[in-house]
Amino acid sequence: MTKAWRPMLASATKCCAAEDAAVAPDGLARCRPQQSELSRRLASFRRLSSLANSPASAAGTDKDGGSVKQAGEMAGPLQLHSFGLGELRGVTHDFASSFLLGEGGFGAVYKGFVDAGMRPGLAAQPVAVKQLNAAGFQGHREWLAEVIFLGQFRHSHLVRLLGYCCEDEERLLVYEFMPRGSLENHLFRSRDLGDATVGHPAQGGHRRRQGSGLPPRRQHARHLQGLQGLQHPARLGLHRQAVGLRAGQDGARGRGHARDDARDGHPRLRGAGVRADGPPEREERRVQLRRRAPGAPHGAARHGARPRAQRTRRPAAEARGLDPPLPQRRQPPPALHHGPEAGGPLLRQGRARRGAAGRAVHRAAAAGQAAHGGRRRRARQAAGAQGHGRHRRPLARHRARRRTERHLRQDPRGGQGRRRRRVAPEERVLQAALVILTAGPPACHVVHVP
Ligand SMILES: Nc1ncnc2c1ncn2[C@@H]1O[C@H](COP(=O)(O)OP(=O)(O)OP(=O)(O)O)[C@@H](O)[C@H]1O
Repeated sequence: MTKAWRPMLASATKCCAAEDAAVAPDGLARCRPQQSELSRRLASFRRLSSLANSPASAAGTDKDGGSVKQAGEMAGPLQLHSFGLGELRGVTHDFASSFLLGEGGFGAVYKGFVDAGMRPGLAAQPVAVKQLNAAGFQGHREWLAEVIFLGQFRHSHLVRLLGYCCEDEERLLVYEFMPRGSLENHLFRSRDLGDATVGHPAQGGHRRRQGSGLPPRRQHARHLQGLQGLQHPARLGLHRQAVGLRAGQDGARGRGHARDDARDGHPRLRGAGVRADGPPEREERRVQLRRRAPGAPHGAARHGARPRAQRTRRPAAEARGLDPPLPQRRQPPPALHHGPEAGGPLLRQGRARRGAAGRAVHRAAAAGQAAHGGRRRRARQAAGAQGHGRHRRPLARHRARRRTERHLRQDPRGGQGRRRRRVAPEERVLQAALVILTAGPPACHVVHVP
Protein backbone atom coordinates (compact mmCIF):
# COMPACT_ATOMS: atom_id res chain seq x y z
CA MET A 1 0.00 0.00 0.00
CA THR A 2 1.35 3.37 -0.92
CA LYS A 3 1.85 5.84 1.81
CA ALA A 4 0.01 9.09 1.69
CA TRP A 5 2.29 11.93 0.75
CA ARG A 6 3.29 14.06 3.67
CA PRO A 7 5.35 17.19 3.61
CA MET A 8 8.67 16.81 5.27
CA LEU A 9 9.18 18.62 8.48
CA ALA A 10 10.71 21.97 7.88
CA SER A 11 13.31 21.29 10.50
CA ALA A 12 14.45 18.20 8.62
CA THR A 13 15.35 20.21 5.55
CA LYS A 14 16.99 23.06 7.36
CA CYS A 15 20.70 23.33 7.15
CA CYS A 16 21.05 26.23 9.47
CA ALA A 17 19.64 27.59 12.63
CA ALA A 18 16.43 29.55 12.49
CA GLU A 19 18.23 32.76 13.30
CA ASP A 20 20.47 32.23 10.29
CA ALA A 21 17.64 31.87 7.82
CA ALA A 22 17.40 34.78 5.47
CA VAL A 23 14.26 35.56 3.52
CA ALA A 24 14.95 35.93 -0.15
CA PRO A 25 13.12 38.42 -2.36
CA ASP A 26 11.05 35.57 -3.79
CA GLY A 27 9.72 34.85 -0.33
CA LEU A 28 11.64 31.61 0.19
CA ALA A 29 13.67 31.22 3.31
CA ARG A 30 17.28 30.44 2.52
CA CYS A 31 20.01 29.46 4.85
CA ARG A 32 22.70 31.97 5.22
CA PRO A 33 25.13 30.57 7.76
CA GLN A 34 26.62 33.05 10.12
CA GLN A 35 30.21 33.07 11.14
CA SER A 36 29.74 30.78 14.13
CA GLU A 37 27.77 28.35 12.04
CA LEU A 38 30.50 28.23 9.42
CA SER A 39 33.20 27.34 11.86
CA ARG A 40 30.98 24.68 13.37
CA ARG A 41 30.38 23.15 9.95
CA LEU A 42 34.02 23.30 9.06
CA ALA A 43 34.70 21.18 12.08
CA SER A 44 32.01 18.72 11.12
CA PHE A 45 33.43 18.42 7.62
CA ARG A 46 36.83 17.74 9.03
CA ARG A 47 35.40 15.07 11.27
CA LEU A 48 33.71 13.55 8.26
CA SER A 49 36.96 13.62 6.34
CA SER A 50 38.77 11.96 9.15
CA LEU A 51 36.26 9.12 9.18
CA ALA A 52 36.79 8.56 5.51
CA ASN A 53 40.51 8.92 5.62
CA SER A 54 42.96 6.16 6.10
CA PRO A 55 44.49 6.09 9.53
CA ALA A 56 47.82 7.05 8.06
CA SER A 57 46.48 10.25 6.67
CA ALA A 58 45.33 11.58 10.00
CA ALA A 59 47.95 14.24 10.43
CA GLY A 60 46.49 16.04 13.37
CA THR A 61 43.44 16.98 15.32
CA ASP A 62 41.92 20.40 15.65
CA LYS A 63 40.35 21.81 18.72
CA ASP A 64 36.92 20.56 17.64
CA GLY A 65 38.23 17.05 17.49
CA GLY A 66 38.19 16.81 13.68
CA SER A 67 41.20 15.73 11.70
CA VAL A 68 42.94 18.60 9.96
CA LYS A 69 43.89 17.81 6.40
CA GLN A 70 46.69 19.90 5.21
CA ALA A 71 46.66 21.15 1.66
CA GLY A 72 48.37 18.68 -0.60
CA GLU A 73 47.13 15.57 1.09
CA MET A 74 44.98 13.00 -0.62
CA ALA A 75 41.61 12.58 1.07
CA GLY A 76 41.70 8.82 1.54
CA PRO A 77 38.76 6.90 0.06
CA LEU A 78 37.40 10.17 -1.29
CA GLN A 79 40.39 10.25 -3.59
CA LEU A 80 40.37 13.99 -3.61
CA HIS A 81 43.19 16.46 -3.47
CA SER A 82 42.95 19.17 -0.91
CA PHE A 83 44.16 22.44 -2.36
CA GLY A 84 45.14 25.61 -0.66
CA LEU A 85 43.51 28.85 -1.62
CA GLY A 86 46.88 30.26 -2.67
CA GLU A 87 47.44 27.35 -5.00
CA LEU A 88 44.12 27.83 -6.67
CA ARG A 89 44.78 31.52 -6.95
CA GLY A 90 47.94 30.72 -8.85
CA VAL A 91 46.14 28.18 -11.01
CA THR A 92 43.44 30.65 -12.03
CA HIS A 93 45.67 33.74 -12.21
CA ASP A 94 44.03 35.07 -9.08
CA PHE A 95 40.57 34.29 -10.40
CA ALA A 96 41.08 36.56 -13.35
CA SER A 97 37.95 37.52 -15.18
CA SER A 98 39.63 36.47 -18.42
CA PHE A 99 39.65 32.92 -17.02
CA LEU A 100 36.00 32.93 -16.15
CA LEU A 101 34.14 30.04 -17.76
CA GLY A 102 30.71 30.77 -16.49
CA GLU A 103 28.59 31.20 -13.46
CA GLY A 104 26.08 28.87 -11.90
CA GLY A 105 24.06 28.62 -8.76
CA PHE A 106 27.09 27.70 -6.73
CA GLY A 107 29.27 30.48 -7.93
CA ALA A 108 31.75 31.50 -10.60
CA VAL A 109 33.75 28.88 -12.48
CA TYR A 110 37.27 29.68 -13.63
CA LYS A 111 39.56 27.82 -15.89
CA GLY A 112 43.04 26.93 -14.64
CA PHE A 113 46.03 24.71 -15.35
CA VAL A 114 47.69 22.46 -12.82
CA ASP A 115 51.31 21.61 -13.35
CA ALA A 116 52.73 18.14 -13.33
CA GLY A 117 54.53 18.38 -10.02
CA MET A 118 51.74 20.05 -8.12
CA ARG A 119 50.45 16.86 -6.52
CA PRO A 120 51.61 13.31 -6.64
CA GLY A 121 49.26 11.39 -8.85
CA LEU A 122 47.78 14.53 -10.38
CA ALA A 123 48.68 14.89 -14.03
CA ALA A 124 49.22 18.26 -15.60
CA GLN A 125 45.90 19.25 -17.01
CA PRO A 126 43.38 22.06 -17.38
CA VAL A 127 40.90 22.29 -14.52
CA ALA A 128 37.68 24.10 -13.74
CA VAL A 129 37.71 25.78 -10.36
CA LYS A 130 34.29 26.53 -8.92
CA GLN A 131 34.24 29.13 -6.20
CA LEU A 132 31.37 29.34 -3.76
CA ASN A 133 29.62 32.65 -3.97
CA ALA A 134 29.27 33.79 -0.39
CA ALA A 135 26.34 36.00 -1.39
CA GLY A 136 24.55 33.19 -3.21
CA PHE A 137 21.92 30.80 -2.04
CA GLN A 138 24.14 27.77 -1.89
CA GLY A 139 26.59 27.21 0.88
CA HIS A 140 28.61 24.81 2.86
CA ARG A 141 25.95 22.14 2.76
CA GLU A 142 25.89 21.99 -1.02
CA TRP A 143 29.62 22.18 -1.21
CA LEU A 144 29.93 19.31 1.24
CA ALA A 145 27.40 17.19 -0.63
CA GLU A 146 29.36 17.70 -3.84
CA VAL A 147 32.60 16.73 -2.17
CA ILE A 148 31.19 13.60 -0.58
CA PHE A 149 29.25 12.29 -3.55
CA LEU A 150 31.53 13.22 -6.40
CA GLY A 151 34.53 12.22 -4.30
CA GLN A 152 33.29 8.67 -4.22
CA PHE A 153 31.82 8.20 -7.64
CA ARG A 154 33.78 7.72 -10.75
CA HIS A 155 31.85 7.44 -13.96
CA SER A 156 32.59 8.36 -17.52
CA HIS A 157 29.32 10.34 -17.67
CA LEU A 158 30.13 12.30 -14.52
CA VAL A 159 32.53 15.15 -14.43
CA ARG A 160 35.36 14.15 -12.19
CA LEU A 161 36.00 16.09 -9.03
CA LEU A 162 39.74 16.33 -8.54
CA GLY A 163 39.86 18.19 -5.29
CA TYR A 164 38.53 20.89 -3.06
CA CYS A 165 39.63 23.85 -1.02
CA CYS A 166 38.25 24.58 2.40
CA GLU A 167 40.07 27.49 3.86
CA ASP A 168 38.46 29.88 6.27
CA GLU A 169 35.18 30.76 4.65
CA GLU A 170 36.32 29.92 1.17
CA ARG A 171 34.81 26.83 -0.42
CA LEU A 172 36.12 25.74 -3.75
CA LEU A 173 35.79 22.69 -5.93
CA VAL A 174 38.32 21.61 -8.54
CA TYR A 175 36.97 19.62 -11.47
CA GLU A 176 38.55 18.20 -14.52
CA PHE A 177 38.04 20.54 -17.40
CA MET A 178 35.34 19.67 -19.94
CA PRO A 179 36.56 21.09 -23.22
CA ARG A 180 33.18 20.80 -24.96
CA GLY A 181 31.23 22.68 -22.36
CA SER A 182 28.13 21.73 -20.51
CA LEU A 183 25.29 19.65 -21.87
CA GLU A 184 22.97 22.51 -21.10
CA ASN A 185 24.82 24.70 -23.53
CA HIS A 186 24.50 22.09 -26.22
CA LEU A 187 20.85 21.57 -25.62
CA PHE A 188 19.50 24.95 -24.82
CA ARG A 189 21.97 27.50 -25.98
CA SER A 190 23.62 28.34 -29.19
CA ARG A 191 26.41 26.08 -30.24
CA ASP A 192 28.71 28.99 -30.82
CA LEU A 193 28.21 30.25 -27.34
CA GLY A 194 28.70 26.79 -25.91
CA ASP A 195 32.01 26.35 -27.66
CA ALA A 196 33.14 29.81 -26.86
CA THR A 197 32.28 29.33 -23.24
CA VAL A 198 34.82 26.61 -22.81
CA GLY A 199 37.42 27.98 -25.17
CA HIS A 200 40.84 28.93 -24.06
CA PRO A 201 40.98 32.43 -22.67
CA ALA A 202 43.92 33.18 -24.85
CA GLN A 203 41.78 32.53 -27.88
CA GLY A 204 39.14 34.90 -26.63
CA GLY A 205 36.77 32.01 -26.25
CA HIS A 206 35.93 32.68 -22.65
CA ARG A 207 32.65 34.33 -22.11
CA ARG A 208 30.30 34.77 -19.27
CA ARG A 209 27.32 32.57 -19.65
CA GLN A 210 24.44 34.59 -20.84
CA GLY A 211 21.04 33.56 -19.71
CA SER A 212 19.13 35.17 -22.50
CA GLY A 213 16.06 33.11 -21.76
CA LEU A 214 15.39 32.80 -25.46
CA PRO A 215 14.34 29.44 -26.80
CA PRO A 216 17.14 27.52 -28.45
CA ARG A 217 17.45 27.29 -32.14
CA ARG A 218 16.87 23.83 -33.42
CA GLN A 219 19.71 23.88 -35.89
CA HIS A 220 22.23 24.04 -33.11
CA ALA A 221 21.45 20.56 -31.88
CA ARG A 222 22.08 18.85 -35.17
CA HIS A 223 25.02 16.99 -33.74
CA LEU A 224 22.93 15.57 -30.93
CA GLN A 225 20.87 13.12 -32.85
CA GLY A 226 17.83 11.93 -30.99
CA LEU A 227 17.89 14.77 -28.53
CA GLN A 228 16.01 17.24 -30.63
CA GLY A 229 12.82 16.21 -28.95
CA LEU A 230 14.13 17.69 -25.74
CA GLN A 231 13.94 21.07 -27.29
CA HIS A 232 10.80 23.03 -27.75
CA PRO A 233 8.61 20.61 -25.88
CA ALA A 234 5.70 22.85 -26.66
CA ARG A 235 6.27 22.22 -30.33
CA LEU A 236 6.14 18.48 -30.11
CA GLY A 237 2.42 18.20 -30.59
CA LEU A 238 2.33 20.72 -33.35
CA HIS A 239 2.11 19.95 -36.99
CA ARG A 240 1.13 21.91 -39.95
CA GLN A 241 -2.53 22.50 -40.23
CA ALA A 242 -4.50 23.95 -43.00
CA VAL A 243 -6.31 27.17 -42.53
CA GLY A 244 -9.28 26.27 -40.44
CA LEU A 245 -12.66 27.83 -40.16
CA ARG A 246 -14.94 26.72 -37.42
CA ALA A 247 -18.42 25.82 -38.40
CA GLY A 248 -19.93 28.00 -35.73
CA GLN A 249 -17.69 30.92 -36.44
CA ASP A 250 -19.58 34.07 -37.01
CA GLY A 251 -18.58 37.09 -38.92
CA ALA A 252 -18.03 38.14 -42.47
CA ARG A 253 -16.49 34.80 -43.41
CA GLY A 254 -18.36 32.74 -40.91
CA ARG A 255 -21.81 31.37 -40.62
CA GLY A 256 -23.28 34.18 -42.58
CA HIS A 257 -21.53 32.87 -45.65
CA ALA A 258 -22.13 29.21 -45.02
CA ARG A 259 -24.98 27.73 -46.95
CA ASP A 260 -26.18 24.21 -47.34
CA ASP A 261 -25.40 23.19 -50.82
CA ALA A 262 -28.37 21.82 -52.66
CA ARG A 263 -26.23 19.28 -54.47
CA ASP A 264 -25.07 17.22 -51.53
CA GLY A 265 -26.41 18.98 -48.47
CA HIS A 266 -22.93 19.86 -47.25
CA PRO A 267 -22.56 23.29 -45.81
CA ARG A 268 -20.36 25.33 -48.04
CA LEU A 269 -18.80 28.69 -47.59
CA ARG A 270 -19.55 31.55 -49.79
CA GLY A 271 -17.38 34.52 -49.94
CA ALA A 272 -14.62 36.24 -51.78
CA GLY A 273 -12.01 33.77 -52.86
CA VAL A 274 -13.10 31.08 -50.43
CA ARG A 275 -14.17 27.60 -51.26
CA ALA A 276 -15.17 25.23 -48.53
CA ASP A 277 -14.46 21.59 -48.79
CA GLY A 278 -14.54 18.90 -46.20
CA PRO A 279 -16.62 16.47 -44.25
CA PRO A 280 -19.60 18.14 -42.62
CA GLU A 281 -19.37 16.11 -39.43
CA ARG A 282 -16.04 17.65 -38.46
CA GLU A 283 -16.38 20.84 -36.57
CA GLU A 284 -13.37 22.31 -38.24
CA ARG A 285 -13.31 22.27 -41.95
CA ARG A 286 -10.45 22.92 -44.25
CA VAL A 287 -10.76 25.95 -46.37
CA GLN A 288 -9.01 26.26 -49.60
CA LEU A 289 -8.08 29.72 -50.66
CA ARG A 290 -7.67 30.15 -54.31
CA ARG A 291 -7.05 32.86 -56.72
CA ARG A 292 -9.72 34.90 -58.29
CA ALA A 293 -10.72 33.55 -61.64
CA PRO A 294 -9.49 35.72 -64.47
CA GLY A 295 -12.24 38.05 -65.52
CA ALA A 296 -14.19 37.54 -62.30
CA PRO A 297 -15.18 40.63 -60.32
CA HIS A 298 -12.39 41.96 -58.17
CA GLY A 299 -11.75 39.81 -55.11
CA ALA A 300 -14.95 37.88 -55.41
CA ALA A 301 -14.75 34.49 -56.93
CA ARG A 302 -18.20 33.11 -57.20
CA HIS A 303 -19.02 30.05 -55.19
CA GLY A 304 -18.27 27.05 -57.29
CA ALA A 305 -16.65 29.09 -59.99
CA ARG A 306 -13.51 27.72 -61.49
CA PRO A 307 -10.84 29.59 -63.36
CA ARG A 308 -11.90 30.30 -66.86
CA ALA A 309 -9.36 27.90 -68.32
CA GLN A 310 -10.97 25.03 -66.42
CA ARG A 311 -14.52 25.82 -67.30
CA THR A 312 -16.22 23.20 -69.35
CA ARG A 313 -17.09 24.71 -72.63
CA ARG A 314 -20.13 23.83 -74.56
CA PRO A 315 -19.16 21.13 -77.03
CA ALA A 316 -18.68 22.30 -80.53
CA ALA A 317 -21.54 22.00 -82.99
CA GLU A 318 -19.87 19.04 -84.72
CA ALA A 319 -19.59 17.22 -81.42
CA ARG A 320 -23.28 17.70 -80.88
CA GLY A 321 -24.07 16.11 -84.21
CA LEU A 322 -24.83 19.34 -86.00
CA ASP A 323 -23.41 20.74 -89.14
CA PRO A 324 -20.69 23.27 -88.66
CA PRO A 325 -22.04 26.81 -88.73
CA LEU A 326 -21.79 28.63 -91.99
CA PRO A 327 -19.22 31.39 -92.08
CA GLN A 328 -21.02 34.55 -91.23
CA ARG A 329 -20.53 37.62 -93.28
CA ARG A 330 -20.07 40.73 -91.35
CA GLN A 331 -23.17 42.86 -91.56
CA PRO A 332 -22.48 46.29 -93.03
CA PRO A 333 -23.47 49.16 -90.76
CA PRO A 334 -26.89 50.53 -91.55
CA ALA A 335 -26.85 53.57 -93.73
CA LEU A 336 -27.05 56.84 -91.96
CA HIS A 337 -29.99 58.95 -92.78
CA HIS A 338 -29.23 62.48 -93.50
CA GLY A 339 -32.15 64.67 -92.83
CA PRO A 340 -35.88 64.15 -93.24
CA GLU A 341 -35.64 63.79 -96.95
CA ALA A 342 -33.26 60.92 -96.48
CA GLY A 343 -35.79 59.06 -94.35
CA GLY A 344 -35.72 60.49 -90.87
CA PRO A 345 -33.50 61.69 -88.10
CA LEU A 346 -30.22 60.18 -87.13
CA LEU A 347 -30.28 56.89 -85.34
CA ARG A 348 -27.57 55.72 -83.07
CA GLN A 349 -25.95 52.42 -83.62
CA GLY A 350 -25.61 49.78 -80.98
CA ARG A 351 -27.83 48.51 -78.25
CA ALA A 352 -30.06 51.51 -78.12
CA ARG A 353 -31.76 50.20 -81.21
CA ARG A 354 -32.57 46.86 -79.66
CA GLY A 355 -35.54 45.91 -77.55
CA ALA A 356 -38.55 47.93 -76.60
CA ALA A 357 -36.58 51.14 -76.27
CA GLY A 358 -35.11 50.66 -79.72
CA ARG A 359 -38.52 50.01 -81.22
CA ALA A 360 -39.85 53.10 -79.53
CA VAL A 361 -37.06 55.09 -81.05
CA HIS A 362 -37.85 53.65 -84.44
CA ARG A 363 -41.45 54.56 -84.04
CA ALA A 364 -40.48 58.01 -82.92
CA ALA A 365 -38.19 58.29 -85.89
CA ALA A 366 -41.00 57.25 -88.20
CA ALA A 367 -43.05 59.99 -86.59
CA GLY A 368 -40.31 62.46 -87.52
CA GLN A 369 -39.09 63.20 -84.02
CA ALA A 370 -35.48 63.65 -83.14
CA ALA A 371 -34.22 60.67 -81.22
CA HIS A 372 -32.00 62.07 -78.54
CA GLY A 373 -32.14 63.53 -75.07
CA GLY A 374 -35.51 64.29 -73.57
CA ARG A 375 -37.38 63.87 -76.79
CA ARG A 376 -36.08 60.40 -77.19
CA ARG A 377 -36.99 59.54 -73.64
CA ARG A 378 -40.43 60.99 -74.05
CA ALA A 379 -40.85 59.02 -77.24
CA ARG A 380 -39.89 55.89 -75.35
CA GLN A 381 -42.31 56.66 -72.59
CA ALA A 382 -45.02 57.38 -75.08
CA ALA A 383 -44.42 54.00 -76.60
CA GLY A 384 -44.83 52.39 -73.17
CA ALA A 385 -41.21 51.26 -72.90
CA GLN A 386 -40.31 52.04 -69.32
CA GLY A 387 -36.87 50.63 -69.65
CA HIS A 388 -37.05 47.69 -67.35
CA GLY A 389 -34.18 45.31 -66.73
CA ARG A 390 -31.49 45.31 -69.28
CA HIS A 391 -33.38 47.74 -71.46
CA ARG A 392 -32.78 50.39 -68.91
CA ARG A 393 -29.09 50.05 -69.31
CA PRO A 394 -28.57 51.67 -72.70
CA LEU A 395 -30.26 54.79 -71.48
CA ALA A 396 -28.17 54.88 -68.33
CA ARG A 397 -25.10 54.36 -70.39
CA HIS A 398 -26.15 57.09 -72.71
CA ARG A 399 -26.63 59.46 -69.81
CA ALA A 400 -23.25 58.57 -68.38
CA ARG A 401 -21.66 59.22 -71.71
CA ARG A 402 -23.37 62.55 -71.97
CA ARG A 403 -22.16 63.39 -68.49
CA THR A 404 -18.62 62.53 -69.46
CA GLU A 405 -18.84 64.63 -72.55
CA ARG A 406 -20.15 67.51 -70.54
CA HIS A 407 -17.31 67.16 -68.07
CA LEU A 408 -14.83 67.04 -70.86
CA ARG A 409 -16.23 70.19 -72.34
CA GLN A 410 -16.11 71.95 -68.98
CA ASP A 411 -12.65 70.76 -68.10
CA PRO A 412 -10.33 73.80 -68.21
CA ARG A 413 -7.46 71.50 -69.08
CA GLY A 414 -9.19 70.43 -72.19
CA GLY A 415 -9.89 67.00 -70.85
CA GLN A 416 -6.27 66.27 -70.06
CA GLY A 417 -7.10 65.67 -66.43
CA ARG A 418 -9.46 62.87 -67.26
CA ARG A 419 -9.06 59.76 -69.19
CA ARG A 420 -10.42 60.30 -72.62
CA ARG A 421 -12.99 57.87 -73.69
CA ARG A 422 -12.46 56.31 -77.02
CA VAL A 423 -15.17 57.59 -79.33
CA ALA A 424 -16.39 55.40 -82.12
CA PRO A 425 -16.48 57.06 -85.59
CA GLU A 426 -20.23 56.74 -85.90
CA GLU A 427 -20.62 58.33 -82.53
CA ARG A 428 -18.52 61.21 -83.67
CA VAL A 429 -20.91 61.59 -86.56
CA LEU A 430 -23.77 61.60 -84.13
CA GLN A 431 -22.09 64.21 -81.98
CA ALA A 432 -21.57 66.45 -84.98
CA ALA A 433 -25.17 65.93 -86.00
CA LEU A 434 -26.44 66.78 -82.57
CA VAL A 435 -24.42 69.94 -82.52
CA ILE A 436 -25.89 70.94 -85.81
CA LEU A 437 -29.37 69.98 -84.77
CA THR A 438 -29.26 71.94 -81.57
CA ALA A 439 -27.11 74.91 -82.58
CA GLY A 440 -27.58 75.20 -86.33
CA PRO A 441 -30.49 76.59 -88.28
CA PRO A 442 -33.52 74.27 -88.27
CA ALA A 443 -33.23 73.57 -91.94
CA CYS A 444 -29.65 72.45 -91.77
CA HIS A 445 -29.45 68.68 -91.45
CA VAL A 446 -26.42 68.00 -93.54
CA VAL A 447 -23.73 66.20 -91.70
CA HIS A 448 -20.16 65.98 -92.68
CA VAL A 449 -18.91 62.45 -92.25
CA PRO A 450 -15.18 62.40 -91.54
N1 LIG B 1 34.17 20.98 -15.45
C1 LIG B 1 33.91 22.01 -16.25
N2 LIG B 1 34.57 22.15 -17.39
C2 LIG B 1 34.32 23.18 -18.20
N3 LIG B 1 33.42 24.13 -17.94
C3 LIG B 1 32.72 24.05 -16.81
C4 LIG B 1 32.92 22.99 -15.91
N4 LIG B 1 32.09 23.17 -14.87
C5 LIG B 1 31.40 24.27 -15.12
N5 LIG B 1 31.76 24.82 -16.31
C6 LIG B 1 31.27 26.04 -16.90
O1 LIG B 1 30.77 26.89 -15.90
C7 LIG B 1 29.42 27.18 -16.12
C8 LIG B 1 28.66 27.13 -14.80
O2 LIG B 1 28.79 25.82 -14.29
P1 LIG B 1 27.93 25.34 -13.07
O3 LIG B 1 28.10 23.85 -12.94
O4 LIG B 1 28.24 26.16 -11.86
O5 LIG B 1 26.52 25.70 -13.61
P2 LIG B 1 25.16 25.22 -13.04
O6 LIG B 1 25.12 23.74 -13.17
O7 LIG B 1 24.10 26.00 -13.73
O8 LIG B 1 25.19 25.69 -11.55
P3 LIG B 1 25.00 24.79 -10.26
O9 LIG B 1 25.06 23.37 -10.65
O10 LIG B 1 26.12 25.20 -9.40
O11 LIG B 1 23.67 25.19 -9.70
C9 LIG B 1 28.93 26.12 -17.07
O12 LIG B 1 27.99 26.68 -17.94
C10 LIG B 1 30.12 25.70 -17.82
O13 LIG B 1 30.27 26.47 -18.98
